[in-house]
Amino acid sequence: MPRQFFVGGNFKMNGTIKSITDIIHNLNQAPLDPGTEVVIAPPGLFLLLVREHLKPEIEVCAQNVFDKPNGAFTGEISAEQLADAKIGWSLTGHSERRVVLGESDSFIASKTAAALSGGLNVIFCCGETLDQREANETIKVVTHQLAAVKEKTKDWSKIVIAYEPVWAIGTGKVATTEQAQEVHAAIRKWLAEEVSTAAADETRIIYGGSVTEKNCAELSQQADVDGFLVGGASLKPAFVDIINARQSKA
Ligand SMILES: O=C[C@H](O)COP(=O)(O)O
Repeated sequence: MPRQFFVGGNFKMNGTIKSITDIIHNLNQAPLDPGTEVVIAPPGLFLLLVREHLKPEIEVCAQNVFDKPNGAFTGEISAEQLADAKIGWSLTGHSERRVVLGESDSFIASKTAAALSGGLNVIFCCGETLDQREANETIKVVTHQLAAVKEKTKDWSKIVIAYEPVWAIGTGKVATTEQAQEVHAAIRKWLAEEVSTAAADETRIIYGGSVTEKNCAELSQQADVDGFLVGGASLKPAFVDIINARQSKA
């Protein structure tokens, strides 16, 4: 069965009540490809606002989740609390949390496992820095990040893998279609060898890093690119064109 195309919008720490309400209005009105699964990740403060006003076909995603169900963990939110609030997804492993917040592979794997057991779906992000790419370590780094999740998670059916080269995030330097396809194919091979052939066939592997309405169509043509995780461009009206990129997929 073909994998359903998937587009996530990660607003990061951007937006106000006014600007996010405008985005919700735009998405509610726009004709969206019904064959594409769409998930929006606003800042935590706005999760309920978005869930309440966004049309139900679009899912809502936390940008972060903690690895415990409840307790004295000031500032954190659990998977159980998110699920209770009808937030069905969380990101884990985003490079901004790895680099800026110092999250380790092991902690990210715990958060991923906790999100899944708390009833969420997960967009798990992985990717290499520019230094690692130049040292030809891309596949080694990415599979190492994936292996940490495998230590704590058996079932990959509720995980979408986002390959996000750190050097392409927010820089305007998008990976070439060949670079993206090469890493996506390597991730699929890793899934086949380390998880199962079903996981390799069924897991969506999406690309993130300076995706825009101009480059999405070409990237979407690649055999192993099953969608996108979009940062900056998800805040703009042209995000709709990225959601609809699959319509131009041959
Ligand atoms: O989560 C999204 C990625 O970090 C990509 O961000 P960007 O589209 O602004 O480069």
